Order: sequence, then C-alpha cells, then structure tokens
Amino acid sequence: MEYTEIMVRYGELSTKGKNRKSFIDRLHGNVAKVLKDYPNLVMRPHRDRLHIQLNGEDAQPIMEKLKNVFGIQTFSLSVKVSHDFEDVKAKAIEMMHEGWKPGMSFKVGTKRSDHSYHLDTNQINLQLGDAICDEFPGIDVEMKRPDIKISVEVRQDGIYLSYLTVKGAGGLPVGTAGKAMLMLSGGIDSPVAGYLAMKRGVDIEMVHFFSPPYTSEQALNKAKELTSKLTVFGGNIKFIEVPFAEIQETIKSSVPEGYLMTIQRRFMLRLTDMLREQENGLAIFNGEAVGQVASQTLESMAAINDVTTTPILRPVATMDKTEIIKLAEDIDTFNLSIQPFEDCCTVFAPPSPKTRPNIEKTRKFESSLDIDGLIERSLAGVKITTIEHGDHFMEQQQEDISTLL
Ligand SMILES: Nc1ncnc2c1ncn2[C@@H]1O[C@H](COP(=O)(O)OP(=O)(O)OP(=O)(O)O)[C@@H](O)[C@H]1O
Repeated sequence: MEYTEIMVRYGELSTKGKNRKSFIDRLHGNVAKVLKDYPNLVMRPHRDRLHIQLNGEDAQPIMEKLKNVFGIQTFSLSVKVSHDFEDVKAKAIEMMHEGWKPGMSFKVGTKRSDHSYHLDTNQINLQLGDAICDEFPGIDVEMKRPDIKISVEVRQDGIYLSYLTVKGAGGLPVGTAGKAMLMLSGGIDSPVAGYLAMKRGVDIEMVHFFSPPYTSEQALNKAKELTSKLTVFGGNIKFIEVPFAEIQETIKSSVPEGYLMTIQRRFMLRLTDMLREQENGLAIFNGEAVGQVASQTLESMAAINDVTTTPILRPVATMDKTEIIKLAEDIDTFNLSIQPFEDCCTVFAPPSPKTRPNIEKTRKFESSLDIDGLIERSLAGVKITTIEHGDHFMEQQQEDISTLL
C-alpha cells in the first residue's frame, strides 16, 4: 500500500499553555533534524498531532528514525483518499486485506475535524463496519481491544485512513527540560545515564576526562563514538574533552593512596561544574550506581559531592548492573563500551581505595595542593567539538591504520 502520511501522536503532554507550545515546537524541530535527509517531506505540527506528509518518500526508513525521537507516544501510517465515501470503503477493505488474519477482530474509529462532511462519526463507523463485515463474513467486532483498528480522520482536504500504530520512544522532546553536563567515561553506565537524561528532555553536553600519555587516542575516540551513538536520540551533542594527567600525577605524588580516587573525583566534579557554568547548564549527570564500586558507596558520593551544590543526577543509581547492561544493549552502546580501552580513572586507580572516605580528612589532604592552578591549566587545555549523527571515530582510525600497513 502506498502511504501518504505519518501521523505522530505526542507523548507526555500533561503540561498546558505555553509549555505545550514549546513541547510541540521542540518536537517538530527534533523530528526535522532527524529527517533532514528527506527533503520531500512536509511537516505540519498541530495542537494534538504532527502530520508528516511523505510526498513519495519510502515510509520504512523514516519510521525507523522516528522510533528514537523522544516525546512521541505512537505514530501511524495513513493513506489519504477523496471525500467520496466509496473510495473510503474501498481503501478500508484494502487495509483489512493487508492486515487481517483469520480469527482477528476489528473496530472502526472515526474523528472529524471537517464537520461539514455529509456523514457524522457514528454513520461512518457503522457504514464502514458493515462494508467490512460483508467482505469478511463472520468477523468479530470488538470495541474494547480489537486486533485491528481502522482509524478514519475526516479533514477538509480529504479523508485519512490508518490501521498500523507503532509505539514511539515516549519521554519528553530533548531540549524541553533544559541543558546539563553528562560526565561520560568509556564505560557501560554513563552512556545509559545520558540516554535516560535525554529521555526526560534534557539537552546534554558530554564532559570527558582523558590523560595522555597514560590514556590513548583510541580511548578518547571511543568516548566520541559513544557520543555519536547517542545523537540518534536528540541530534548534535557537544563533546568537551578535558586534559587530566597533570592533576592525576600531582594527586598521586601528594595524597595518601587510600584517598587518591576520592580526590581525583572531586577535581573531576569541580571542573565539570565550571564547564557547566560556562555552558549555562543547570545540572550534572553521571553514571554512578549505588554500591557498584568503591567510588560509588554513599560515603564516597558524599565526599565527592562536597565540592558543589549543583544538582548531581544519577539516572542509573538504583539499577542492577544486569539492568544497565540490558539498556546499553537496547541503545546499541554495549558492544562499544566493553572494548578494552583504558580510562583515566582505571589507569590511576589505587589498589585499595577507601570505600568510606572521611570528608574532613579528604579536605585536609587536598588543601596541600594548588587547586586553583591545577584547574586553571586543565581548563586552558579544554577542547570543544560538536558530534553529529553519522560521525565516526573508531572505524576511521582502523582505516588509517590499515592504510599504513
Ligand atoms: N574519564 C571520565 N570522564 C568523565 N566522566 C567520567 C570518567 N570516568 C568516570 N566518569 C564518571 O564517573 C562515573 C563513575 O565512574 P566509574 O569508572 O567509577 O564507574 P563505572 O560504573 O565503571 O561507570 P561507567 O560505566 O560509566 O564508566 C561514570 O559513570 C562517569 O559518569
């Protein structure tokens, strides 16, 4: 069947008034970005739906992209026919032949925005229902949970029919909840935390610490590649790389071993917070899960969090590792995350970090360091790039290597 339009139903639209408008505008913008490679599409955002006219474009790849856009509850493929009711009947029957299998029940549901049409919603439901029953003798009509629902929408410019409804990603359009920083390592958890932040409408910017020469270019590229994977959910993402080797070396040579990790993390958080301020972000997200490792006990979190009052949000805090892995697989970051490139935290990890660091002691050990100078030099080396959907960093490097061989 040649479809004419995709009808997108908005997700969580509990907000009213001005918020509703910004929700719809942002969703429209995000959908337009994701579908930028299809110039023939025409989009019309309305109060309760977004209509995407296909103008001959193949619906399948477009639907695959729409499935990742937050703020969409469901979407349906529809076909436009004329106001001639015989055309409507013929198309509804064609749809039933396409989707119906023996034993399935059905229902017709009609909406009219064109109230001048000569049949009202009840008449349309009944007459179409009768036509379908004649074509499929013995078929069950089921009002509550039909297997197939033929939806009919009567509009000024024609009548739109659909029967396939696809579940969207839910959540809120990325950008409607404001901007925040995500502390992105190359591991499994922080990309999942980023995905969950985006799902609630947060526009994230990545902050990644790296420590050359202790960490390789490949480790940096892995974090960039992970960022690229997340662009499918919300468009371009800023990637902020922060040099961290001098800070780690200094801490290692000046602080008792048990406190290395806590103090390193405090520096990471301070730097992320400064970058947040510079970028006008409102909060910081990370991939910590309670009790997962030494730095993620509640005592450690408290000692690290001590450097800022900025909200630190931990979307995977209460999830089991298996649950996080399942999500990482669903969003296609898992296989990349498990590639064995070193992270600056693992390179400098002490053999037995304190799992219950004392805040007073932490502050005391840290006070011997030139905190401002270390931070200033690290910030001076920050590099900011924008990662777009389709950008690749890992493969590119493999290609480079293969050309050298
Ligand atoms: N190199 C880094 N750059 C930016 N943030 C980092 C870095 N390393 C760790 N983090 C942040 O600290 C959190 C905890 O890191 P840690 O290495 O202790 O745990 P993890 O459970 O292995 O997390 P992940 O799987 O995200 O690496 C990460 O989820 C991330 O938000």
